[in-house]
Amino acid sequence: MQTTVTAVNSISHIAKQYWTLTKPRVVALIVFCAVIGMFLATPGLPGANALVAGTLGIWLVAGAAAAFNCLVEQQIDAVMARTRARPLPRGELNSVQTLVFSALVGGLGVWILYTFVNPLTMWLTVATFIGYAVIYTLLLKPNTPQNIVIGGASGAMPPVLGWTAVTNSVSAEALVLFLIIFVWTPPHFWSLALYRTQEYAKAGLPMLPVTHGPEFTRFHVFLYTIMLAATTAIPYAMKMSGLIYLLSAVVLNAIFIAYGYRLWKNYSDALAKRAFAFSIAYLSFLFAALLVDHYFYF
Ligand code: HEM
Ligand SMILES: CC(C)=CCC/C(C)=C/CC/C(C)=C/COP(=O)(O)OP(=O)(O)O
Repeated sequence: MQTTVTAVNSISHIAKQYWTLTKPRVVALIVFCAVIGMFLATPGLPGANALVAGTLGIWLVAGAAAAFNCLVEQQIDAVMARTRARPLPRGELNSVQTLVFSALVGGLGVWILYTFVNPLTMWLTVATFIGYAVIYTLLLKPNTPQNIVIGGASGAMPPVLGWTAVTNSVSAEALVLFLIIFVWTPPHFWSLALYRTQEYAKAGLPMLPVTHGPEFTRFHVFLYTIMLAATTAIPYAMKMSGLIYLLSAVVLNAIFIAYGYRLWKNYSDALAKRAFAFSIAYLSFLFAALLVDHYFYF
């Protein structure tokens, strides 16, 4: 009896380590944006194949990309307080286990997308994996403060992947959704980087506040919140979305710009933490508003 309990505990402990590797909370929002892309791609409801297999495939490949990032960055993660408790720096999992896990999970996701969705979605998802796991993590992140701006392109892909899962094509509307997440990424990340600057400096990563200082970064967070407001007007301007979306976007943008302005003029770490938390709420509500508006268009 005792041995059974111990075995169950240790299996659930190991499963939790693998689950942590996939950065579940970030990936949850990524998958949410992909699913909204699926619904927006059609006037009715997306087909069951696209919805179920598409969601599962994108989720698995995104989780594999996150695990691969944990593998590559284990030394960096060991230095920063925020990431030091991850399974690799803690020695709970080793590099081989992580690599095999990432390959299996990613491979399964790619197979599901190819077999049950369509090859276009599979190839775009593979390109997104490479964009985040290789181009961002290995090439951009250690070398340029524009790392998250350029690397943001892979984080912005999920709604496009959702869209192609349903329509097997990329349209202007899908690219607008891409653009919104692309412009949202810098104020999302730099808000966090502002109150974690010392850690990034210690880890030797050239994030914007490390290379160009906090004031420059704060001003750029503000500028990006304004560019984001302009970008989020496009769905209404092109009649892709109606008044429910517009009103939601105006409120969310007013709050985000106010955060950006206060960060610029009256900085505190506590404010930056709230701005970072709000950035996540912002994207979640904006995409939820796109969805509601899609079915109640005025
Ligand atoms: C290059 C692009 C991105 C960078 C550099 C970035 C950076 C980060 C970092 C460093 C954190 C960790 C915060 C912490 O540990 O407290 C984080 C959290 C988060 N990010 Fe991003 N992010 C990016 C793109 C995205 C995208 C595209 C999404 C979703 C669509 C997203 C959603 C989230 C969420 C939901 C969290 C909170 C996770 C939690 O509470 O544990 N991020 N991001
Ligand atoms: C296939 C597909 C849809 C892939 C999506 C790509 C993906 C997982 C993007 C997430 C972005 C992310 C976790 C950024 C964290 O930055 P970081 O890695 O610099 O953060 P860290 O310091 O917490 O490791």
